[in-house]
Amino acid sequence: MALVEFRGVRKVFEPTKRGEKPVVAIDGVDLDVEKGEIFGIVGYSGAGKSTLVRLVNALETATEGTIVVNGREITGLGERELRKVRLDIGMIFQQFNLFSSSTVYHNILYPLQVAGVPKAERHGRIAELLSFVGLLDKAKHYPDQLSGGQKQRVGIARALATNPALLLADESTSALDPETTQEVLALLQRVNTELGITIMLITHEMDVIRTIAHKVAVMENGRIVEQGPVFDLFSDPQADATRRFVSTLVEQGPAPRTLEHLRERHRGRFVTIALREGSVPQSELFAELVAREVRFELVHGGIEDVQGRTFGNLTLALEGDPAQVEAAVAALRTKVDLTEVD
Ligand SMILES: Nc1ncnc2c1ncn2[C@@H]1O[C@H](COP(=O)(O)OP(=O)(O)OP(=O)(O)O)[C@@H](O)[C@H]1O
Repeated sequence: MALVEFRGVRKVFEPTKRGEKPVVAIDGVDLDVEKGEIFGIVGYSGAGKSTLVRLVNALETATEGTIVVNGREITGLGERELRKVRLDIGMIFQQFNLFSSSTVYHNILYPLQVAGVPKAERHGRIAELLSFVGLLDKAKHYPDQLSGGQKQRVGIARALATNPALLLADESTSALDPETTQEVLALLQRVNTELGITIMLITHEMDVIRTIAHKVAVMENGRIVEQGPVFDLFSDPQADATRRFVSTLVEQGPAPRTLEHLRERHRGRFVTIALREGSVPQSELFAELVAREVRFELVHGGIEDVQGRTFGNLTLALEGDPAQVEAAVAALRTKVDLTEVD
């Protein structure tokens, strides 16, 4: 059974003032997050990502549908029972949410006290957690004395204090610079592989998904418009929203303005070929061109790595005898996805 399971979940926020309309934040979501995976949820602002995650730890209650977390159906549970469920869930936030008037040590102590961890065990556990996130020497510091990346590492240590089965990360790297983002993502990857903790990660950045997620769900207007293994979504996006997100990292082909500039510099017929891991070797493709004396220039595109697998889109300008160019394009079409660039 999946660690987190949503079936037909809807969340409607009723208006607080007269004249306002209800807001459908989650609109019929089915979702399975399997034990041990890093599951990314991507979407623009207002898509419903935060609400979805808040439903998992029961900070919000579903209007319709069922939610199962770690084998327990949480819809309909009382507050006492929910507290137990929440002990199995850690959470980290964009703005870290540390207690600024407490030291790093006390920030991590707090959840241990709440969970009733015996006093004798607390100190050792804090040292273990700080060592895991590489901040053993910062125990006596206050959050204000730490960098953003260090604060988030404290946030991670605190979230892991009670050995949760699931870690929820809500835009956990959005306030960090690119280098620090990579450090925090590397730490989250260790949380997943070394501690076996399942992670649900919300983001609006596709780069975060590419770097660490195994699976991804794309949200739009409260719905999941597409979900699946990260490589599949990157290499063959189906929904418009997915295509837009993927294109922030990998362009399907040159954008109109880029194309204009390319046309000024290159002559010939433009085609974009989609290269996918396991497809025909590039040399075989280029051999089709050479055999027909078609000259080609690589004018746009690149090769990407997602989950250790490669794919990319390359735009070529082809020149030569029109009949030979036509024959070469026909031959390429039998081997790869090819799009004419107009
Ligand atoms: N407590 C609430 N009361 C009323 N409406 C809410 C509440 N929380 C969220 N919403 C609405 O639900 C919709 C989804 O919001 P949510 O915060 O889940 O989106 P999001 O994808 O996380 O956006 P962001 O990336 O900006 O945080 C939005 O229209 C939002 O205004």
